[in-house]
Amino acid sequence: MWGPAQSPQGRLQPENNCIVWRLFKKNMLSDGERGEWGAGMKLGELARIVAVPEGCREMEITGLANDSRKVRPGDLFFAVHGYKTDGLLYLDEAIRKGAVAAVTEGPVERETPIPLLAAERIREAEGLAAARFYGEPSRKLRMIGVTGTNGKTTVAHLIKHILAAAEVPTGLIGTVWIENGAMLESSERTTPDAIDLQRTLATMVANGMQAVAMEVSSHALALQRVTGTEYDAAVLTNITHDHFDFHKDYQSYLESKSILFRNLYPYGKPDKYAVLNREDPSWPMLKELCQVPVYDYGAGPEAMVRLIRTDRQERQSLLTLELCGRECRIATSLPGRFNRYNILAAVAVAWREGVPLPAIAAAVPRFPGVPGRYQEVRCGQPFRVMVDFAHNPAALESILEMAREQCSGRRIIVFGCEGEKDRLKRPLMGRIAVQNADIPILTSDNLYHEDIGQIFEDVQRGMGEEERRALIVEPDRRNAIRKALELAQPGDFVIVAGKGHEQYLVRGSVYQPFSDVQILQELLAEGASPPCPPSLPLQ
Ligand SMILES: CC(=O)N[C@H]1[C@@H](OP(=O)(O)OP(=O)(O)OC[C@H]2O[C@@H](n3ccc(=O)[nH]c3=O)[C@H](O)[C@@H]2O)O[C@H](CO)[C@@H](O)[C@@H]1O[C@H](C)C(=O)N[C@@H](C)C(=O)N[C@H](CCC(=O)O)C(=O)O
Ligand SMILES: Nc1ncnc2c1ncn2[C@@H]1O[C@H](COP(=O)(O)OP(=O)(O)OP(=O)(O)O)[C@@H](O)[C@H]1O
Repeated sequence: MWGPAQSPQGRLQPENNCIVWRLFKKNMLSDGERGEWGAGMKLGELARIVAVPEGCREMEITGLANDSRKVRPGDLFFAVHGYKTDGLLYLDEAIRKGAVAAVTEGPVERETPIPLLAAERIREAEGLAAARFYGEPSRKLRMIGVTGTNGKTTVAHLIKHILAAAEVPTGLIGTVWIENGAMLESSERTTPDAIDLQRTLATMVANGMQAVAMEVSSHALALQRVTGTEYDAAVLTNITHDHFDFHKDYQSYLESKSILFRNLYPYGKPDKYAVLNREDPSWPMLKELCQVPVYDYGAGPEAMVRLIRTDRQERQSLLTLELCGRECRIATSLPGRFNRYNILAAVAVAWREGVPLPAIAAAVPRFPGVPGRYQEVRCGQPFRVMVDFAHNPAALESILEMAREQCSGRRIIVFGCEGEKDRLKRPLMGRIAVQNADIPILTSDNLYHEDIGQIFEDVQRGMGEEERRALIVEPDRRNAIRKALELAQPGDFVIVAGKGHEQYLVRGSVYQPFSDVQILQELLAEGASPPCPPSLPLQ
């Protein structure tokens, strides 16, 4: 059941006013155009982006690299001064591997056998050069960027699913995987760096994709990974506490997110728009800075894309929505209030892209879900078990609220916090877990090089004396999951949070194979839970 979006059922004729369809026809690529970037380019073509000395303009480059370890003969190497190290330290290695020229941040006085090209802002130059090198692929695609603290993956997958069901060839870029129109690729990051991103987009163009739903992380925006990408639509899910190790505070986090909306210029590609969450505190600020039409969603009467009613049925909910005055009903098995907002955002995009409402309503119930997000594990146990990716305060709160909505039994949560990441969110997560779960179990997540004792101390700093006593602390994640299953009784809801789809636990620099889903299946098969009373329905 979990996997890439299902192939569309039946062919839909896009409406005459379907923007995507028009673009599709306009942008049909000839074979000659496909893969034009494979041939390389002359350095002179980058003269507006970096300072190319007169004598080097005819020099051919056949690739781009920002990592010396990945350099291939003929590449232009970007020596980025980073947070951890300086790319200049690897210049010699890049030259040894065949780099024919290198871009540096500002002029560098150094004797080298290859030309050094100075850029004022190297990350910006890398983005623009990558877009140029790969033939400006984002201009040939409907680019839908989704940003926000939580829900990016779900919304991007939903958009991709609905557009694909409407026969719009759509690529996907995000945390879980990349779908480039020919194959699924694993993702290293939520948003690839500029060179990988532009190469991926060019591949999508070559594979006949007409639209792309992509997650745009705040890191990517701050580090200019998407510079050179022209978006048609920018979507915000929400902005809550996370990544304050990198962004320092809410304001600078908001500033980074706002880049996606600020850069949605009302010229260039036609029909640009933004989709905003009207209930998020960022709404007034983002709406103000948007220079393109804004479609906002929410449950209040002012929202343009509005959730009017939710009728909960046994295995699904029936949502009544209103889109700019038109009502429609959509069934979904995605659980929780937060997913209703994710659906609103995705529906707003699909509808704005020209997919008819009946087609949207037909597609959403067939959404296969996203691995590791609110993913149920069913092995015949008499209680519900879910693996979820919640790893920040708002997500933890949302998933526990979802469990309250869905079950009348106890909520048992296994959770942890990553090492070497935002320490400020740890006490918030601890407090949410003890205040919203009946049985909170604190365990380890990826530690990297941080001491688990420090992490546990930070998490418990958010708790009162009594709450601390109610907390079960089990550093071994497998044992913590076992404990949760042993304590669960019929009708309870067990949530294993934080790792989602990930297949490893990081200890130091070592990635140890570990899958919450697999461990739950093993433990449930071993009978780590009490036997199922025959009178109870099996899930
Ligand atoms: C904060 C951040 O995002 N940093 C990324 C950034 O690092 P950086 O530019 O500071 O680079 P650096 O590591 O100091 O190295 C400097 C330069 O030397 C180069 N180098 C380095 C070593 C070498 O042997 N040769 C060499 O050429 C590097 O490639 C780099 O160009 O560029 C590096 C190369 O592309 C990335 O590996 C690195 O991602 C780090 C590992 C990372 O973990 N990023 C996470 C936080 C991230 O981006 N997460 C978001 C999602 C967040 C979320 O929503 O959950 C994402 O989009 O995935
Ligand atoms: N709209 C939402 N509001 C609050 N929490 C949400 C929302 N959507 C999803 N979540 C929670 O956040 C978790 C991650 O969801 P998802 O992967 O869709 O978001 P994301 O923004 O891509 O996260 P990340 O950037 O960490 O990959 C889910 O498992 C769920 O617990």
